[in-house]
Amino acid sequence: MHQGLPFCWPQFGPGPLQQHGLARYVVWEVADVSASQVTFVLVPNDYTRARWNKEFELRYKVTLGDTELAVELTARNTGAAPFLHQAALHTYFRVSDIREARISGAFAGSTFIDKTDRNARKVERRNVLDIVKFTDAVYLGVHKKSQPISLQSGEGFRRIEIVPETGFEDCVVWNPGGTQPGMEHVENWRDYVCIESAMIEPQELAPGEEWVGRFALRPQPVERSRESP
Ligand SMILES: O=P(O)(O)OC[C@H]1O[C@@H](O)[C@H](O)[C@@H](O)[C@@H]1O
Repeated sequence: MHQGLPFCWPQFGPGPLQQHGLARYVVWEVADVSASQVTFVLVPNDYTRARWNKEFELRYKVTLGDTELAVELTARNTGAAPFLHQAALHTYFRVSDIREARISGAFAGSTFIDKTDRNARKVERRNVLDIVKFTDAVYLGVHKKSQPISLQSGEGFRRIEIVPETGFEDCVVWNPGGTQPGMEHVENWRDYVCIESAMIEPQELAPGEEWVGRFALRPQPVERSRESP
């Protein structure tokens, strides 16, 4: 669960449910498979009902294209009462060394919730973020600007673009930086960064209503600082 794109649903957290909700702790069913696409589905089971007694259907569609991996999460309220939900795909990216990684996007001017500083709301001044310490920042509305976020992670590593499409309006940047309380024992914090496409403001889903979140990951050519001989 600390790799790939784990689900955060119906809660991002912290909150009344466990951190990041329920959907990443249960086994989903495969609903449909083709050569380039797979769809998983999750409906309530004993585990979810014991913790959150709501009726829902989640669908997660992954599409492998020639130049991108596209992911789509759909949440539908199949019950008779409305409920509130949040959603995120807690996407882990491997980097060569977090201290050399650069995250570029339309961050400047965005409000972010600094979870390393008692959830203080701050305004980001930079468009290029570097991670020099424990970072846990929820950038509100950056995906609404429809501009890709780009991760460059050092010599020989591909640059990857996160291309927002719909639903996930916010973006969380997280790395424990070796000093996050409770995570001091995690030694590989230099090897990854999480850039999580998210919908943080709880949204109400009425009976029968659905919410769709979708984005794509596009690897870019390897950028080398020196020409090969
Ligand atoms: O270890 P977990 O539960 O996957 O969470 C890791 C981190 O996930 C991030 O999404 C949160 O913003 C952090 O606060 C949290 O520490």
